[in-house]
Amino acid sequence: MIVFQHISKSFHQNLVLKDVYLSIEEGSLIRMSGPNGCGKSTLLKIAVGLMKSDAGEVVYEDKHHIGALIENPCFIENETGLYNLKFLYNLKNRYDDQKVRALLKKFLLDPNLKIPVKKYSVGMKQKLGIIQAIMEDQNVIYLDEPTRGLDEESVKFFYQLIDDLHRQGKTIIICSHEELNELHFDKEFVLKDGILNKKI
Ligand SMILES: Nc1ncnc2c1ncn2[C@@H]1O[C@H](COP(=O)(O)OP(=O)(O)OP(=O)(O)O)[C@@H](O)[C@H]1O
Repeated sequence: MIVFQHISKSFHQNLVLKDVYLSIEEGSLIRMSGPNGCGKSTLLKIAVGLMKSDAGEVVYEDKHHIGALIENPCFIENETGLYNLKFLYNLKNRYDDQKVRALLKKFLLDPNLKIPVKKYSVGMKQKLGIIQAIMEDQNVIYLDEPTRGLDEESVKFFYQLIDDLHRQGKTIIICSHEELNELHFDKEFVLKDGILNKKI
């Protein structure tokens, strides 16, 4: 279980999250939606420990290895996509070349592409961002607007990928404006005016 225990966060006078409470069962596929600027990214940053809340905390009751794509993924811009993924993997010393290359191909990216990431489109970077969030077999996965900039075929692969990860029992939280109709969410929430409600 992951429990968002009454999270509040303001930026100066701007109260972005108001006592957000959410409990997520292990293995759930969750969607969070809401208007632009409603605080989805802020909530995810707090969940992964990139930002401090003013009040409340996110408690992970089970063993967790977090993978996350939040806002614009950052890479070493002068290196290739494969180099970047290898680099991120090598930080943990478990690089699986076959797996990474297969994921790149499924997302229609040539693993041997020599152009540096700084020349990648938004969608290409987004694909690297998704891959790095799942490639180490992370069991808690946060994805912020994952389909942004993706071509149609890659969106189809994304659906398949999430479906597989869900079947494998990963806990997946997706923030998206898109309906993502092909995915079978266990629960859907809407964040509006800093308040999180179950989608009806
Ligand atoms: N570091 C910061 N300093 C000041 N204000 C911030 C900061 N980060 C976010 N905000 C403000 O908090 C609010 C929520 O931002 P956030 O990025 O979490 O929204 P969002 O729901 O992810 O939006 P979008 O869907 O457009 O990406 C916005 O009003 C934003 O301007």
